[in-house]
Amino acid sequence: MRVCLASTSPARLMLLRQAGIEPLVVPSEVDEDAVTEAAVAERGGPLRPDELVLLLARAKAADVVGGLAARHPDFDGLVIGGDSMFALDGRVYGKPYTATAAAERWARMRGATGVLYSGHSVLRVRPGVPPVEAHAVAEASVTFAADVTDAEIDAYVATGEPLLVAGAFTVDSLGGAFITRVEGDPSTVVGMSLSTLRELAGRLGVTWTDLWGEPH
Ligand SMILES: Nc1nc2c(ncn2[C@@H]2O[C@H](COP(=O)(O)OP(=O)(O)OP(=O)(O)O)[C@@H](O)[C@H]2O)c(=O)[nH]1
Repeated sequence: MRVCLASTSPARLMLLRQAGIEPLVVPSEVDEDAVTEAAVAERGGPLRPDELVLLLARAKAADVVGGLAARHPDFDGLVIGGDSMFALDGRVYGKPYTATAAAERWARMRGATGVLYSGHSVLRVRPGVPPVEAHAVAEASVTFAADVTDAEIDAYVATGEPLLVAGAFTVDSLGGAFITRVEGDPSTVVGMSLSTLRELAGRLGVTWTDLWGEPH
């Protein structure tokens, strides 16, 4: 059983590889801002973080499935899409992208507890058969070390790591020293909940361990 990862995220790829799966990586071409803006316009107001990550995970996976048959007509397996966002004090955040935004985020996160939401969309794709989807949101509460100093924040931001990750922190790299507690599946924070992916694969009739070691 093959697996296609519809993501450019190095962390999502790392998670699957560490979990015994070597996926075919096919980035989606979804305009996340456009998808989000359309959903907000339709709702007439902001979406919750769990709604947003599911909307975007499903959009990315569907986009890749749409183009897969042309490039991989014999693909028979699972396509996995994901999206992650961070909620703190009622506000929803994605990647900071700038050092200023990352530093401002850390000033708010210091000593606080936020929630990292990851959306998952898994589709069972077979040649000549309409795809079948299973999807879910996982969330993990993350508590930040109370004693992170301004100097540590400046040094961390200067590495560039926090600029391109949903919560402006990682739990599995440089940011890990500043995280004192994670409640929930830790892989949810990294980018995809492996336990959620296993459940979704099961709903599609696929045994997770059958995905181990398959060539992509
Ligand atoms: N290594 C690591 N990456 C994290 C962590 N928290 C969030 N991220 C990454 O932050 C990024 C969140 O942005 P997304 O928009 O969900 O995904 P992306 O990286 O843009 O990739 P696409 O799926 O192609 O959209 C993902 O790559 C996550 O893996 C963490 O604790 N560790």
